[in-house]
Amino acid sequence: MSDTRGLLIVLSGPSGVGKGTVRAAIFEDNPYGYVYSVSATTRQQRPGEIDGKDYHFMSREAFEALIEQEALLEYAQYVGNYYGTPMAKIEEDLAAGHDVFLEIEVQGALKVRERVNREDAVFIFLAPPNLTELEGRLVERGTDAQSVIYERMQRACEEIDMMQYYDYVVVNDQVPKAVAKINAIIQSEHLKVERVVDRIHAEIHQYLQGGND
Ligand SMILES: Nc1ncnc2c1ncn2[C@@H]1O[C@H](COP(=O)(O)OP(=O)(O)OP(=O)(O)O)[C@@H](O)[C@H]1O
Ligand SMILES: Nc1nc2c(ncn2[C@@H]2O[C@H](COP(=O)(O)O)[C@@H](O)[C@H]2O)c(=O)[nH]1
Repeated sequence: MSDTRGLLIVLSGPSGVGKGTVRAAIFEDNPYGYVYSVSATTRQQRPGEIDGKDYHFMSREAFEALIEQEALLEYAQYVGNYYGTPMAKIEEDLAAGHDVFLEIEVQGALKVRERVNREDAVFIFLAPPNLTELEGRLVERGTDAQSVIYERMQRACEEIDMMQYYDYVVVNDQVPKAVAKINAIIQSEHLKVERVVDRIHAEIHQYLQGGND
């Protein structure tokens, strides 16, 4: 009588908070067999990023075709570019019983919240210890111009205000601590009664019907 469906794990939070770093640490050992959903984006590829692994990099026209085909679970415009979550692969992975990680910004996370059943997903907001530290991380990362960092920080202030719509908040002060908390959240979500109750009812029904044959 265990839970066999995959869980959709939405890891979200402002740019530079460390979503990618924490997710990479979670996937290093990956004892629970999580799957990462590779997003589509029109953003320019950064040095070291691999097409198909970090993102599916594409033109605006190609992205807009995906929107037209309704092939995205959600998408958002973020600091001048499109970002979106391809749907087909996620459905396949969840049906196969894998927990699927989305690493997305807040607007997109809230769209997913509207589209999926409450018991099928968990929404985790990764928060910085404070805003000065967040800006420092964006600067240190060295991937964005000062003007882009400014825009990302403006957006971060709005995003942090949306934390209330999530199920959990994890402060990323230290990566190993954040990883442990996220793994604990996911394992607890799997133990929720809502995750197993329908299957148990079906099993009881089947058992009783079998007994009446
Ligand atoms: N707990 C932490 N303490 C100090 N630095 C950290 C911590 N977590 C991540 N960092 C650093 O902060 C920077 C931003 O991290 P990362 O790129 O993972 O953020 P992100 O949330 O995925 O950003 P984006 O949303 O823009 O992709 C990186 O240089 C990373 O090494
Ligand atoms: N709504 C979505 N947001 C996404 C997706 N993939 C990534 N992101 C988020 O966009 C910003 C900027 O990312 P960057 O790689 O340019 O730094 C960041 O918050 C990402 O988490 C997506 O599919 N949908």
